[in-house]
Amino acid sequence: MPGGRDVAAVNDVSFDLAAGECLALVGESGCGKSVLASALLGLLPANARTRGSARLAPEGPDLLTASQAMLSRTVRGRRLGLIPQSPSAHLTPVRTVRAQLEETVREVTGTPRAGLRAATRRAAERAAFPLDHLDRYPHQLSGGLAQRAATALALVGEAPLLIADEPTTGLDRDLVDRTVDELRRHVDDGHGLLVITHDLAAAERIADRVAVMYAGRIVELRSSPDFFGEPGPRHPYAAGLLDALPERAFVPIPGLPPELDALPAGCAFAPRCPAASETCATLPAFAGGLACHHPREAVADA
Ligand SMILES: Nc1ncnc2c1ncn2[C@@H]1O[C@H](COP(=O)(O)OP(=O)(O)OP(=O)(O)O)[C@@H](O)[C@H]1O
Ligand code: NI
Repeated sequence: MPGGRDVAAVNDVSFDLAAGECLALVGESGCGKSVLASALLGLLPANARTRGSARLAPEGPDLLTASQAMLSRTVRGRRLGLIPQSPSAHLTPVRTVRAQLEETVREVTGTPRAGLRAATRRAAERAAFPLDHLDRYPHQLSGGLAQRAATALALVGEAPLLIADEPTTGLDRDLVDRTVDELRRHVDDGHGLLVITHDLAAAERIADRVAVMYAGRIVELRSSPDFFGEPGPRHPYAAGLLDALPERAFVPIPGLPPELDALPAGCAFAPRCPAASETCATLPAFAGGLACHHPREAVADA
């Protein structure tokens, strides 16, 4: 942090993700979602520290301790793809979208020169990138178009695991649905997908499981049908996120998330939580998909 303060942006996070499965990571701005993604990709700033481990396969190398050389040579873009939160910063500025897509298509699929133009068009279409913009440079693209270019590139990469950090920001609802459905097809083809999003409707549409993050911790991890349907979320924060949706109760969670360098002792959500008690001054352990001293009862038990 500027001024030399230490921030624990992500804590005690643990999850697995199978091939052909999509996990959505949701939570308010600043809760640590992108920091988690950057840690997995080895893209944290040089002064950041990590503990723990992350593996793409049980016997695979630990991504958190692997060298940058190894990550850039064998992991990033090959075994672990990224649709970055700010795509314009990740596209190569001096090359057109077509040139970047063609190169990736050629490298990944080995398409011969004669077929490259058509394969590149198909790759663009998958991400709803307009063909008449293929010869533009990244700086000539709107945020939404840069997003779609980055998505096209990531889908071509065919990495077994894809991390998509807010892949639908800046897109209107139709394009959100189209992008989400294309990502879901990618999952159904056998790829793993960690999708980071503010958009709970998109999460419901795409994810098999949902992880809710609050102040750097996963507070609930549940199957999508259980989470969005019955019995619903059990953590009061997760329930609050759903209740805040316009198509649901449309009642915002009162208050604001804490600053990560000034977290309360114990449960970080307690100051905003309707169910909080003295118990919440101690940190609830994450067990059974939940970190809460006062989980909401399942509807059937109520
Ligand atoms: N390079 C950095 N140095 C110091 N602190 C950082 C750095 N990057 C992120 N942070 C802090 O880490 C916390 C988590 O940030 P992160 O970008 O992961 O949030 P997020 O959940 O992805 O939010 P958003 O939904 O807005 O993208 C924030 O409080 C942020 O200030
Ligand atoms: Ni983010």
